[in-house]
Order: sequence, then C-alpha cells, then structure tokens
Amino acid sequence: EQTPLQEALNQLIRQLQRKDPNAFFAFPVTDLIAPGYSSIIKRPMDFSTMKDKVKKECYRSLDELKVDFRVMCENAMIYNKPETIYHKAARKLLHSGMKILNQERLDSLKQ
Ligand SMILES: NC(=O)c1ccc2nc(N)sc2c1
Repeated sequence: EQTPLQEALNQLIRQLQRKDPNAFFAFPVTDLIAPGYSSIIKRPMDFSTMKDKVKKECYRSLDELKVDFRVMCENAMIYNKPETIYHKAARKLLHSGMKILNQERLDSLKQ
C-alpha cells in the first residue's frame, strides 16, 4: 500500500527517467563498465536505488529525493570526462530534472 508521498515520488522518478533515454542512470554503475568507479565515487546513486528507497519509505520529503538525484548526476560529471556522452548526458539530465522537481505545484511535498 503506497502513501501519497510514495505515489508522488514514483511518478516524479518516472518523469525523470524519460529524460534518460539511454538508461545511463537506470542501474548502479559497475567497475566492469566504469573502471575504478567504486574507488572514485563515494556515494553511488541511480534510479533503481531511488525507487527502492521510495518503496522502503526512506524519503521523508521531495527534498531528500532531490539530493539523491543531484548526487547521481554529479557523480557522472565527476567520473566521466567532460567530452564524454555520459558527462554531457548527466549535465543535461540535471538541468531538465531540476525543472521537473522544482515545479511550483510540488511545494506541498516539501517538508
Ligand atoms: N552513469 C555513469 O556514470 C555511466 C553510465 C554508463 C556507463 N557506461 C560506460 N561504459 S561508462 C558509464 C558511466
């Protein structure tokens, strides 16, 4: 049984994932596809982990989800060099995603 907050957060994650058509951010980055990732990135984050956290009611407000979303994008801009498709995709996702998360009508979800 999902709370109103969980419903709203899941809907927002669906909206955010539409901005990641290549699914670069869908699942945890492995050291296999990204050599040295786990020693460079201290706080890994991805959409599947965010969805798990919603299910486990780890987020008490929209702001807490926004933190994870920003960390996810920033991780990609730290690990991947600026000229890579991953870095560029992360920058674009961060900007389009913040527009989605900062909409006025979502103020009720903020703590
Ligand atoms: N989210 C990321 O930083 C990311 C995603 C996918 C991917 N695939 C590679 N070969 S490097 C890489 C990095």
